[in-house]
Amino acid sequence: MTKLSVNINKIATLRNARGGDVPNVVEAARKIESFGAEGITVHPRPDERHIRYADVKDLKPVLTTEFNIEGKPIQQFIDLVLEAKPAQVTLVPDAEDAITSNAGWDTIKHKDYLKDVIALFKSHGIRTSIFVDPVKKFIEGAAETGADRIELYTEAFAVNYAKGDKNAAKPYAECAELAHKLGLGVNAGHDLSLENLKFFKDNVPHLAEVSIGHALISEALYLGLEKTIHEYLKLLK
Ligand SMILES: CC(=O)[C@@H](O)[C@H](O)COP(=O)(O)O
Ligand SMILES: NCC(=O)COP(=O)(O)O
Repeated sequence: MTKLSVNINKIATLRNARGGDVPNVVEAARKIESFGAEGITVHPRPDERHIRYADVKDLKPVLTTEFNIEGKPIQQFIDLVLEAKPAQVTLVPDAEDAITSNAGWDTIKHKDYLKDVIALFKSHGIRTSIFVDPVKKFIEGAAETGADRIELYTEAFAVNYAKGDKNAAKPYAECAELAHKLGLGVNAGHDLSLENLKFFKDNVPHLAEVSIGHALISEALYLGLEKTIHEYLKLLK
């Protein structure tokens, strides 16, 4: 069984567009949980362009499923995670000015840094995961940091699968096998969708969790528009 953790960054993006509190991210997270999702993921960025640090603090006491906080371990992020004490922290090497995550860690170059941060989070009972590209030496490097899990960065898979590449999941399958052998749990995320998820799941072993946001929230609009429009039309009769 692979767990679904829903990334609610995009709900905050919509909320922020009007400066008010609609949609309310806490209410949305509660509904997502009540519909069966097994986790809530947030990825606060220093500019707080979507989910804000304050949202993370509001979410923590009300969530009943696994809370996963993703981000670059700058001091402000470390303090937030230690205060919120989520089930899992996923370390992502966010580049400055990037629209979204665009690479995994070089776990060899940053091994000592990652080791220290991971030891700190683990000493507070927080499960740790490292965002990595499907490259074997980076999986081996991740194991040496003491991390509990890796999160495979799936953008390349999504792009190649959309082009019809039947081998799009192959490097992921090999890295998942290696991670499992090295005692690491395997998560995955980025640009997974209703279109590509089944193929990924069927071809990549040991998949403990996927975190999905952008496509899932977009698909929820398509799937929910009909009912919503009917509700409005009823009011206008
Ligand atoms: C690590 C990862 O792939 C996701 O957390 C993704 O980066 C979401 O972040 P944005 O919502 O800022 O695109
Ligand atoms: N860790 C990946 C994530 O949380 C969601 O990424 P995306 O589905 O918004 O691309």
